[in-house]
Amino acid sequence: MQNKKPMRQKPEKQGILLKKQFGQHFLQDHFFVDQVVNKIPFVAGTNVFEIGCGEGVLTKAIAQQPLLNKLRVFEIDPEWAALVTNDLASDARVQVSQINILDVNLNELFAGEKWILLANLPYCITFPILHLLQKSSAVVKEGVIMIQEEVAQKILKKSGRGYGYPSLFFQHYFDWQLMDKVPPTAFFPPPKVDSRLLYFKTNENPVTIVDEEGFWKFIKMCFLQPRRTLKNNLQQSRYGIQPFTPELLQKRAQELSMQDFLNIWNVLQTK
Ligand SMILES: C[S@@+](CC[C@H](N)C(=O)[O-])C[C@H]1O[C@@H](n2cnc3c(N)ncnc32)[C@H](O)[C@@H]1O
Repeated sequence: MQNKKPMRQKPEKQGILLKKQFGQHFLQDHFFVDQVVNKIPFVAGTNVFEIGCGEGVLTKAIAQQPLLNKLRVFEIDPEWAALVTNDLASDARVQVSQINILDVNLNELFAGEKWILLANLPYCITFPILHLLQKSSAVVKEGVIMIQEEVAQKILKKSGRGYGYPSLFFQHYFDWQLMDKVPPTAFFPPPKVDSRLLYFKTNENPVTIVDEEGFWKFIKMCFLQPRRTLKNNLQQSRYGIQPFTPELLQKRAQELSMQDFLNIWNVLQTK
């Protein structure tokens, strides 16, 4: 008779199965919950939104803040959205919506107000969420997020391995501050990776870039194969290599700063 492998039990909490596709690793360690909630001092009228409440550990800690004005929660999973709605039903300041955050127009929803984001993000959509925040800078001013350690390091890199389009883009539009590194044991179920808390503040006056969209496409092209030279990455592109000096073409994008790229971009505009 064949030896049957024992069936691995699917993780669940409060009778609800945890869904891997939604990055459901719930924060258990209250030390880190406090780090998130206490980083930005609440003042009278503070509005907070959370992306993904899960079972509501962070949500409840935020709702305990006496100076909280409003708390908006966006949770894609109907089971957790219903549970937290029910748990916090008596608190009129809290509103939980069952929705995909990527379908929310924060500028419209929060128009005329200032909001803070406090969230343990679903790691699989970290970059789409950061792009959404960048587009929502009129209403989202600062926040604390939990993301994957490797991604946090990528965002903060100034050169070398790991430095690339996300580093340049997200450093241009936000100021970042590293907070605690968080081990897998702080979550249930534990993720396979380390995590990191990051504080961000929207950069109110980023340097103006001519044809911003074109510039970021150009940056992506420069980093197409990050280990190769600019010459290799650009010669087949629509930019070509004509306008650049041989010294510059021998460099890798990972050796260039934001200012270097802006200088190159300005030269390209005059061609
Ligand atoms: C890492 S868990 C954090 C849960 C809880 N805040 C905590 O700290 O324990 C991420 C949460 O985001 C939710 N989520 C995943 N994708 C989402 C999306 N596109 N829009 C809204 N919520 C999402 C998941 O269902 C999950 O509850």
